Amino acid sequence: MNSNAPVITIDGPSGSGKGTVAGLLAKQLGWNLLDSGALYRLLAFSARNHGVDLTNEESLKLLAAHLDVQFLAAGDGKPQRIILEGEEVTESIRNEQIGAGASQIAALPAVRDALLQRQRAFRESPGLVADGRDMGTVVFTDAPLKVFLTASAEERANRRYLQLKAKGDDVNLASLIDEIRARDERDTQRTVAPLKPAADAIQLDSTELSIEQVLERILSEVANRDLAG
Ligand SMILES: Nc1ncnc2c1ncn2[C@@H]1O[C@H](COP(=O)(O)OP(=O)(O)OP(=O)(O)O)[C@@H](O)[C@H]1O
Ligand SMILES: Nc1ccn([C@H]2C[C@H](O)[C@@H](COP(=O)(O)O)O2)c(=O)n1
Repeated sequence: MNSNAPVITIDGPSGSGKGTVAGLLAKQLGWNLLDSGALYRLLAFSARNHGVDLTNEESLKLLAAHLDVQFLAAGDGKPQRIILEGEEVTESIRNEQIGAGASQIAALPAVRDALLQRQRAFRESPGLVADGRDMGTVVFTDAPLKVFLTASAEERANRRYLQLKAKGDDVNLASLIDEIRARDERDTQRTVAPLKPAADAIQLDSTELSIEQVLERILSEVANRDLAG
């Protein structure tokens, strides 16, 4: 690990666009990418496969410590590929059920603790773009640029609706709004590492912004701080 490598953190609620923007930013800068939510999703997915109850903190801690996972660099216009125990799970961990399970286990202190070093190990030269809920407040507190990305719950649910519909999933907008609100409530109200902006984060509301506009705003902050070398 290179603990001097610069980090850009992008935290925010589900559907705010963190993952999309983090991927584009990492690509543009030629930096490494950490999708920390994927780690919580992978753990929820693995727990389900191994018959581990999502309230069993001790077993989840063990499972987290031994997660056999590989993140493979993104191809042209494609997200990075995720391999769990030798099987590609890139798509299988992206549904609301696994997201809700991830949010549930993410409230357990032993789980967060078990995943902490694994996340910090992504900090390698020339730099890291990390997205999640506590990247700026807990995992990379010394990051030179922290972004807190939000959007209204209705807009976020609508984005998710369009995303799932494009995949051919049978979705209902009203249920998605309820699910997004329930996840916001769990992620912001938990005792450990709740979702909140770091004191030194820039706050960006993307409700009325396109992905390109969000990216442009962040890149101008990167330039202001002279982070891209
Ligand atoms: N500014 C934007 N305008 C319109 N659509 C957007 C915008 N940002 C992201 N999207 C779309 O919204 C959907 C959700 O985005 P994304 O997965 O990046 O959100 P997220 O914050 O990473 O969510 P999660 O935390 O649940 O993984 C995607 O289909 C993405 O293309
Ligand atoms: N740094 C993080 C990242 C994710 N989580 C939890 C909370 C989320 O609801 C869930 C899934 O994340 P997503 O893939 O939707 O970004 O994982 C967290 O607590 N801390």
